[in-house]
Amino acid sequence: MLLSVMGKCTLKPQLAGALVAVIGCTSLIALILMLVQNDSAEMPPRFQYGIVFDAGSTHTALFLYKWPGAKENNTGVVSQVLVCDVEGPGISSYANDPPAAGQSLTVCLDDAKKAIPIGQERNTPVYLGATAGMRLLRLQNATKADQVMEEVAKTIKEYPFDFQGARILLGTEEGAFGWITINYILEGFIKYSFEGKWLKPKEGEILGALDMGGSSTQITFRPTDPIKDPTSEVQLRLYGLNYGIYTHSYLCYGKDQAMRQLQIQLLKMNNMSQRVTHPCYHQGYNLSLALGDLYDSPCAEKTGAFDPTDIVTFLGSSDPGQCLKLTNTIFNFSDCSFPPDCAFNGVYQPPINGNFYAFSSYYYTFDFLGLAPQAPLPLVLSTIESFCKKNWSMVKTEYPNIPEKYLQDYCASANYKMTLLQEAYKFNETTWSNIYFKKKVADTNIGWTLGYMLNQSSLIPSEHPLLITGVNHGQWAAGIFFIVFALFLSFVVMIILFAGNIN
Ligand SMILES: Nc1ncnc2c1ncn2[C@@H]1O[C@H](COP(=O)(O)OP(=O)(O)O)[C@@H](O)[C@H]1O
Ligand SMILES: [Ca+2]
Repeated sequence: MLLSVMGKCTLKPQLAGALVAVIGCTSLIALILMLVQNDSAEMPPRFQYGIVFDAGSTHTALFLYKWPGAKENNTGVVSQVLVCDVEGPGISSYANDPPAAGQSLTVCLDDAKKAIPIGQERNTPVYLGATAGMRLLRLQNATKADQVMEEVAKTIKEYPFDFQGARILLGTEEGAFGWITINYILEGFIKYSFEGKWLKPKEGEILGALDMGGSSTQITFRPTDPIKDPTSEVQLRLYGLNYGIYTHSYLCYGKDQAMRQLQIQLLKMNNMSQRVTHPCYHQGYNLSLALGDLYDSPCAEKTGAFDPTDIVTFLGSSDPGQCLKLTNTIFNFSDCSFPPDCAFNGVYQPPINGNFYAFSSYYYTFDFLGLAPQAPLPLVLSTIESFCKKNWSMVKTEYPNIPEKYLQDYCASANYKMTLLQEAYKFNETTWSNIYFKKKVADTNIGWTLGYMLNQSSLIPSEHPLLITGVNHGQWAAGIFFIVFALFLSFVVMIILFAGNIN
């Protein structure tokens, strides 16, 4: 059919030849241009990388993330490549030797460098965020805090990365970025369906975040009621939707500072006696501390003069009932400017709403107790009680591989967390099952770092991604088909003309 049409063609051979040559050349140029353009849109770089240092109060960790280098910077595509735990304590512990804080980061920086393809280092942003340990140091000695931050920045700048700054995060940022991390990983904001459509997840799929470090603890969630205290509200616009979230960070209510508050409370209740019974410590476990160390924190309420070299010894009594009562004493449940919506210490909190992920210290404690992620409240309480009743030698025999520095505190910290969750945040027997104790999701650690990087690198668009920009595969295939067909046609016409000339 095609040949017969061509056979009736009345064009002069020279004109037809020129036309064929033009079509052929244009198609060839178009094909080359398409290949070149497609290459530049999808090939270099295949992945982009980003680094975030979490400079916590007890330790620092480096997180390396990667995502497709093209424009597909939408949900679910940033993944964790590497976690490197920095040797030694948190950077705030280097207040008297700031250069050592910087030095401590080099092993992890070297590891990250090895994990990033050669040539892409300069295109890799690095952020360092310090949290409550540095907030406390800044309260104690702002000059020393500045020196530590300068030294860590200096060390990172010695590497060929794109250093974007080292700073102390606000408590509200720490809470909000943890919340973004969880909901980003779990596709709470937006889902990309198999049919290639962007879907808005159902209302209830947004999770709250409960984070507890060594020095502060954060609660972040989307309340049903309007937020009455603007200081605890964070407004976010993600993928075309607005989110008003409630967040609060309690300084001095991280696990280690809470443990210190319990000790100070006991000492005060015992008139600064040198030997004090500690109901949360196991019988047979004794802990001696110099008063200078015990009170060396802005979280330590000093009630009178003391000799910093004096020693106090806490004697464990394995008494869970008294321990739970003691944990209550470090909270003030009476002051409230927004009655009845307060957690503790006069801090506003709307009623909790939805499911929560509880991570860091929450996870360590509940995982240690061997509780299933959704163990019912009565079982949790009885498990804590029976663990706290054990004496120290039983505990040590039962858990020979757990470092003593953690083992000594599980009873105290479990009771402290129960008081915080039930009395302060108001989780009850029904809502208890809405808490999921987690460390990782989809091979990504839960914490504020991913949310921080997504925000700093503008990886979450504020508007809905209606169109996928660039040439998609369907269009690309159609283009190639058309060009190949045009070339084939030119070739056939040429053969016909050539054959005609011979005849
Ligand atoms: N494996 C573990 N078991 C029990 N406690 C732990 C473990 N690892 C860390 N911790 C403690 O849990 C608390 C929270 O840890 P983390 O979230 O790393 O704190 P931060 O961010 O303040 O450095 C700290 O008191 C830390 O010492
Ligand atoms: Ca932390």
